[in-house]
Amino acid sequence: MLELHDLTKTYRTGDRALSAVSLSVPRGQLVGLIGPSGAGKSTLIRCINRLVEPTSGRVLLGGRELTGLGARELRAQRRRIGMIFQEYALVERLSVMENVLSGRLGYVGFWTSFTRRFPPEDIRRAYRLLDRVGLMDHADKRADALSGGQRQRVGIARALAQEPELLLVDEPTASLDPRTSRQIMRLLVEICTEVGLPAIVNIHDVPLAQQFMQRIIGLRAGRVVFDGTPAQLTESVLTEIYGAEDWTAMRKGHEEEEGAEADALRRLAGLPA
Ligand SMILES: Nc1ncnc2c1ncn2[C@@H]1O[C@H](COP(=O)(O)OP(=O)(O)OP(=O)(O)O)[C@@H](O)[C@H]1O
Repeated sequence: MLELHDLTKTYRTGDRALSAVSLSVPRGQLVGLIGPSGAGKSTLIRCINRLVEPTSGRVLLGGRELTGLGARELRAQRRRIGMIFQEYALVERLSVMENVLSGRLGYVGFWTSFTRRFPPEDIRRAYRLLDRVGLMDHADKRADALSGGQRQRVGIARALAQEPELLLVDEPTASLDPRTSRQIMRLLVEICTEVGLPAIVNIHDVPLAQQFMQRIIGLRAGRVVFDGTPAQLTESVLTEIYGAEDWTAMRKGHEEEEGAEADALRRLAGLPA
């Protein structure tokens, strides 16, 4: 269980990115974080593992407080939180396998990481994960030889290699096409559900969040303005989160995208568009 109590962040520039955010996420729950640009979604995700230092408030994971820990203890506790990034954050010149194993770096000593001699159990786990994300045949390829969707699969396997208690996922599909985005979301949801892993997913695509998330939290100007199920996310709630103008533009963009995808599929099937 993750608990946030009155989490507040004011950047040095004076920008108040989060205002007293309180929420809890139980085991196994998938939470989509939505909201307009600048609402504080990335800041919230990064305050949880203290990549961004909260100004005040508390973060507890499994009853253990992460806020206030010293650097050494924080490093140890960060292993409990896996992170998946929009731009994958892979080491491009390393192999897929080495990238997945790098998820274990928080556990092994300096020499193991320096010589890259990981324990056999770590290697077995990495193979299992590569198989799970559908990349078994690509284990020895360099990361820079993969497509965007495949890279994100490596990102997922690496985060899971950490055996985390929580996943923080920052715009996992922002660099992917709509079809690959859905495949990646489906994979994430399946894996989290299989192992009861809770996840907070910063997701700018509202229909994708509605399709895959169990719970949706809407942020606006650093405050939680919605917390409910995808079905409760009505037009009026979306207008409250995004403002009328932005929400209409977003919906229009999505309809055009869906139309173009349907046209392309029809053309492929030899039907008139
Ligand atoms: N490093 C920083 N220094 C100063 N202000 C920042 C910094 N990072 C973010 N902010 C400000 O904090 C607020 C929240 O930003 P954040 O990136 O968390 O929003 P977001 O909802 O993730 O936006 P987007 O969807 O565009 O990524 C914004 O006003 C932003 O300008």
